[in-house]
Amino acid sequence: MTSTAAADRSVRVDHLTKIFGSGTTAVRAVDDLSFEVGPGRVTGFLGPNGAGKTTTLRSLLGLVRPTSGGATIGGRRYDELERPAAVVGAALEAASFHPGRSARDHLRVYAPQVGVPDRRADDVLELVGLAPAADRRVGGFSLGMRQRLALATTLLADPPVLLLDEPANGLDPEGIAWLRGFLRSLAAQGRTVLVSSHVLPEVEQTVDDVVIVAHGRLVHASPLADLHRLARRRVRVASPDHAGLDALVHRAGWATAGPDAGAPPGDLVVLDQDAATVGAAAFEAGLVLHHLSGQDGSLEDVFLALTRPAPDGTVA
Ligand SMILES: Nc1ncnc2c1ncn2[C@@H]1O[C@H](COP(=O)(O)OP(=O)(O)OP(=O)(O)O)[C@@H](O)[C@H]1O
Repeated sequence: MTSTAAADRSVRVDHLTKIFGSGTTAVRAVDDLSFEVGPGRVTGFLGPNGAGKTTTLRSLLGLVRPTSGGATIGGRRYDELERPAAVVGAALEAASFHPGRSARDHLRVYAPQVGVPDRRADDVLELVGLAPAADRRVGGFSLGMRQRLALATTLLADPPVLLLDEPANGLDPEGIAWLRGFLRSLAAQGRTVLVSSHVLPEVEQTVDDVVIVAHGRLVHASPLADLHRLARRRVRVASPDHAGLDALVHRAGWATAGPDAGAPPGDLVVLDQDAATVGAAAFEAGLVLHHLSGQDGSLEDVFLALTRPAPDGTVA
């Protein structure tokens, strides 16, 4: 990567709002969204389906015109970039390749468009581990190979910023492991890597930071480590004496979550306590328990809690 100042590698979304359509059919895809992503890190851009991730990425790439607010790369709007491909590489959707063309020829078609010599095709094929398949027709490529070729295409002009929409989609565990290492190495070179996903576990071991959106709004932005701190301990407890268990929980002032899906009546999930505390309190109260088990809260639970709509339709 040619050296660029850290400020030229920043990705900034600033009070971005995008409303598609108008009147009763209007969809507020992105709603006053602001966040900033810095270089040298992999950032997960997370949210459930329809949360506004693709619309935000498309706004960064000048493919969607914001209703208000804006999105910049290195402090500039996409349409202000002199050589956009040398600033930002983007893979937005499952790329379509000419099936009869070889991987090398595919890249050689793009090379002049982004102002790089043909030989750069072989460099990027090497980078993504596709050099041995350079002369094979893309039509016979597996999904994982196509994803690698899409990544190779984004890297042709050696951009310091990468925007990748669901790059792990459809990859097998081996492909995901490869992608993880590859994205980490791109960040280690000082690039800014923003990767969207609608499932946190898919990127949990890849990202340094998370930006979480739901219904077009920001619900959380922090280093991944801080998200771990929001994970709440849980104790599943069951008693044949439903009223007695309810009374105990009430007296102790414990927070509870709804029972796990499929749990029998009388099952409760107590939050922020450990099993020993709940068991001791039940013993003192003379309450018979049929089940008692503690679990550390998972990041997936935190993600679901952050993005789940509240009963009034708002998001946590
Ligand atoms: N061109 C469009 N016209 C109308 N509505 C749109 C358009 N593009 C997106 N939307 C709507 O905007 C909302 C956000 O969509 P978007 O694709 O940005 O979400 P997403 O987080 O990327 O979802 P996914 O994970 O499913 O890709 C959705 O309700 C979607 O239907």
